[in-house]
Amino acid sequence: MAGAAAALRRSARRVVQPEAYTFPRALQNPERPLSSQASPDRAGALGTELGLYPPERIRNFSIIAHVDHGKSTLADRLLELTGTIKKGHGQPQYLDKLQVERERGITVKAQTATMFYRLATSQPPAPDQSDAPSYLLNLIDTPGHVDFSYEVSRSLAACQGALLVVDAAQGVQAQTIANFYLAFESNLSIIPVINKIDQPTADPDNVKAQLKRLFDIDPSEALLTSAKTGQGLSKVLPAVIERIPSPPGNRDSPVRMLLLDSYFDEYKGVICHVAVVDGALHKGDKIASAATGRTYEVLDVGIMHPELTPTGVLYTGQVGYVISGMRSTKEARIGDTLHQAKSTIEPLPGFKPARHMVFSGLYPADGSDFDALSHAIEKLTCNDASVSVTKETSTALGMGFRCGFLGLLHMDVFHQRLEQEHGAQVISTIPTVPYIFEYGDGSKVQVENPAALASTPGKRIAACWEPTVIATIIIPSEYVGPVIMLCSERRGEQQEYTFIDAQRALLKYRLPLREIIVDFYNELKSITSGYATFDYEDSEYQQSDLVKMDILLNGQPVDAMATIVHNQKAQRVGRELVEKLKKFIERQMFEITIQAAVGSKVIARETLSAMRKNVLAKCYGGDITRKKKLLEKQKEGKKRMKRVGSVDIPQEAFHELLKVSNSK
Ligand SMILES: Nc1nc2c(ncn2[C@@H]2O[C@H](COP(=O)(O)OP(=O)(O)OP(=O)(O)O)[C@@H](O)[C@H]2O)c(=O)[nH]1
Repeated sequence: MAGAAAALRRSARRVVQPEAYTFPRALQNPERPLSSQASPDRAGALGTELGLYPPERIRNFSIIAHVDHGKSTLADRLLELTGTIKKGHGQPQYLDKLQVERERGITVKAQTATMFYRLATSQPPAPDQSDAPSYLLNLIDTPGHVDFSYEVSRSLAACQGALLVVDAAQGVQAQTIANFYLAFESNLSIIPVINKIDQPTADPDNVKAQLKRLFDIDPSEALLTSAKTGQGLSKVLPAVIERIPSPPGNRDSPVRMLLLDSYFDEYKGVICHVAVVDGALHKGDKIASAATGRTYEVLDVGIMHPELTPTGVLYTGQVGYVISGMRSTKEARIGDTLHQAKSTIEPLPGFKPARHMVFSGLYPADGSDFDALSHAIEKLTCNDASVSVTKETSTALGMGFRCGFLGLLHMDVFHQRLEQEHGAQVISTIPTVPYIFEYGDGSKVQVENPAALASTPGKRIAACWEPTVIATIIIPSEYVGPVIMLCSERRGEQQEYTFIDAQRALLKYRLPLREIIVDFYNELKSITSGYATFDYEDSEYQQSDLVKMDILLNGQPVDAMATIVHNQKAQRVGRELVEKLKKFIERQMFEITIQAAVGSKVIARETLSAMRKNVLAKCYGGDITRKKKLLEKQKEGKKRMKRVGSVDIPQEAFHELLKVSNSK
């Protein structure tokens, strides 16, 4: 606890009245991870210690910020400061556990860690802190990217406060604004933390002025930190204890808890993260789900410290995990209320269900791998309940799945996890958004797969609607012109144009979701030399002039390549799609015509002349093993081809189509 004690000695403030309070004995040795010490006796001892933390001694808080402003690094430092993890544990961003998170340096899944913290009681703090009151702090690290704001709002439901981290050099960015409002609307106490003050370009005073101007935050409330050098960090936890209220709840009521998250563990089964709102939960208790009415026995219960640490009990206001013999995460509905079986309780408010904004077909690269893909998707969705999955069949690609995602990065991350964690090779179709079409007979359908949109004469389309978003863009003022042009090319409608300080402008646009799901962010970054930040929130549907565009190979429509586009853009998108396909489809022994068509009208056409590809052409002489190798390689290559009618389409062609499907 040396780090914490030193930090506390530096702390100048006396916040809480001294009181005889024993620091948990079982938690006194942070050098030994508790999980490695777990035994029934130990769990019992820990459970007894947990009972010493009534809600007044608990603080549940989150760290929210724009991507890369330092949330995960700050979380690491706080875990170290409280002895929850060892200093220099050799693994930066401890709470970013997934391989994709480490590779991409982003947080995808919100994580929780319980910390124990002793607050200085005397001024100046005495070297012996044994009489100091200790606190149980639950830190919930959240993702910063727009696609994962669903995870953010979920995490916030278990918190009473949030650290709003802002980079001292970059200042307030688009996601700072979005995250601030998520926290503000959830009535959380917000502690502004201006981080990265060690940077030469840091300008904390300017950031303070921005916080005042945009959120009416008193500049004196801001903490100045460097998660890198440790400067200012000793003020963070005392501020959490002083400024964030303790969780509400009644220890004497029957147990009631909010299900925050769930995932599947091969050995332990379904693990639910819960926030106990009332009562106490003990190992062996019978609990029921308010959503399904099913009952379960609590097999294991504990805290995340930061690994799963059995305690045998969780009390009001505490956040931890429960294992209860659920067979699938489908039984563990996020936002559900779990409660004491046979008790009548008022279910907790829960969360808005996740809205799927991007849909795409996922097919095995090799048709015979359908079962393997199905298994991989099932396993992955056990840990990512925000993906929707339904089976679908394509004449071009065979059997596959239509999956709904929260956004494009979410889709990308899902693909990457399928490949990395499950070795699945997939072909994905052009992403699409959920359109609403009305037919001549007045019936309406939501279309998540363009191929499913009937174009038969009996089913005349009378009207269509597309989802829109309100996008917030923050840019240095010299880029305002190009950004306004980009937004109008993407059919945007300006809602707001203001300056947040002398150099930077804030633009708000209503944009069709379709226009931003592919490549908008890259384009925005490239025209602003990487300076733009961007965030969006869902808005309403708007009526639009949309058409279904088919791609035909030798006159045959390829259902997996159908897309829905705005009528005015059909020509341009069609042209780009056929040009791209021409580049990626290899010449075959016969001529291939590639066409884009809207209804029966062909709007773009390319022809690929016939040629025979002889892989042995360069293989002079009679080396039979070399010949065999080349033929094997060709066979391997063929596996990666999809045969549509008589045309072989390489996997890459499908991937490339994603990039042009939303061209300007
Ligand atoms: N100079 C400096 N760099 C920092 C500081 N805090 C974090 N960083 C660096 O900033 C980068 C981003 O930090 P992260 O902690 O991953 O940021 P994040 O906000 O968690 O990002 P996401 O998880 O993607 O939302 C990393 O390279 C950190 O090493 C700081 O105080 N000073």
